[in-house]
Amino acid sequence: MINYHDSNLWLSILDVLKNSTSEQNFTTWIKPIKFLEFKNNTITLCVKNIFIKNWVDKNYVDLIKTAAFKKHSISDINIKIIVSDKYIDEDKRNSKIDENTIKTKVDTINSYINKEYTFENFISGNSNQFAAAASQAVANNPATVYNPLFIYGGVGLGKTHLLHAIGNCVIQNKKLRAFYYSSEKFTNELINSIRYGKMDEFRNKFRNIDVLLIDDVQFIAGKERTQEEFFHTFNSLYESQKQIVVTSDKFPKEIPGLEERLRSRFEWGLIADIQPPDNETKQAILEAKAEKNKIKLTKEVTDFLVNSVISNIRELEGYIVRLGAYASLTSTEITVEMAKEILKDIIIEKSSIVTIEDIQKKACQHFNIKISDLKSSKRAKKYVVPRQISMYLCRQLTDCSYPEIGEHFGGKDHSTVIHSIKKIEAEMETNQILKNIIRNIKSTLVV
Ligand SMILES: Nc1ncnc2c1ncn2[C@@H]1O[C@H](COP(=O)(O)OP(=O)(O)OP(=O)(O)O)[C@@H](O)[C@H]1O
Repeated sequence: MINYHDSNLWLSILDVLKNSTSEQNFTTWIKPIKFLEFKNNTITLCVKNIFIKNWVDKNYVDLIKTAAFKKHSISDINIKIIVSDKYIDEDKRNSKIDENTIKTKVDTINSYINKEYTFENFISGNSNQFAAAASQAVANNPATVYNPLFIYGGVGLGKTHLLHAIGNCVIQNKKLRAFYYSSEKFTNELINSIRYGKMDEFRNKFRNIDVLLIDDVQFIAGKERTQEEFFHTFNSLYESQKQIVVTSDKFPKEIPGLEERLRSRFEWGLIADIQPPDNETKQAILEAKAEKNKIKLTKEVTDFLVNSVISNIRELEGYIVRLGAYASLTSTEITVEMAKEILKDIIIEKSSIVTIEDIQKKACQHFNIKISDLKSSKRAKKYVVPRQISMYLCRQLTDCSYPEIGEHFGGKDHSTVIHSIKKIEAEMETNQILKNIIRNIKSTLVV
């Protein structure tokens, strides 16, 4: 039997892991793990925060066990991941050493980063964990793992939160200069710089930072000069190995009016999406927000909110605050009846029955087209695709027959409906964007 009483065991496991994971994943997730002890057949490892713990638990524990088996034939080993003060203390020590050098560096620039948005208070679930993990990876290893990182997803789902979390993390832990900018602010400053002849200043400002965080980049689409300047800023940062993170409400290919050269650059790194939250994630977010705002929500009220058709987390937050304010002003407890009454104009209770009309309405909202166009026989792609998707969803979410569906789409033949549905099914096998679109529309209909 091998006697493992020091970290050699871990080092040998690391050796195996290095060869069985990608370099990026190894550097991001495995290398920073600290070995604590090996006792009673349990290896205890320590990581920096709860987010990393959850990610490592979910994605790497089995791999670590396999590596332990491969290297030392230990098959019944346990892996315990803890968030330990040791890690934090060491981090603090390290940060003290170069505090002075760093202070000047970080404080010299107003980073526009909101301290409230951190990884610690970002609740991650199936819908957002890929984007959250990618953001954490970038924050741990700026400009090494995923550059640029492009995060996209619907309104109010946490993209901005993740941008700030990256900013806070690199400023605190890496002492880098991070800079948060909405693309509107970027555009406005550019216009002012052109008007007042301050372009050199503008360029220097953007090209002397370590991590550039640009929010809602879709707003620069169609703006020629802004895209041009952003393109040069991007290139200059990228070439000097600085990190760029961009968010958008759409996948790069779906942003109308975005120049090809920018689109292709956004696709160089990693593209991560955030989907509307599932019920468990919604519940966890609701509970966390209620606790933060010191608002008491009973299980019934939480269930009611979770089961209403809201996926926008910003709205969800707004409703909690509204309920909290009402309860405190009237000195009453928050009940389901009160929630229904207060939120009656804004909240739609989930109904178990989805109708063809509901699907058509939501699809038209998503694609920004008219119901009459959806039901028409127009052959332009911008109508055909929404029509086919709607038919597909009608078949999936209602009990209607093919002829009934055809009837609701301007009297189409049942063979047209079958053809449309088959087309979507085939396309979904390979087209991730289409899959996301369908998932998004579906989540507004059934939660
Ligand atoms: N997973 C989450 N955990 C905790 N809070 C969240 C989460 N997702 C979103 N939020 C909160 O919801 C609110 C809206 O999020 P955010 O502003 O990041 O959305 P967004 O995707 O950037 O929206 P927009 O497209 O409008 O810019 C914020 O207060 C944010 O803290």
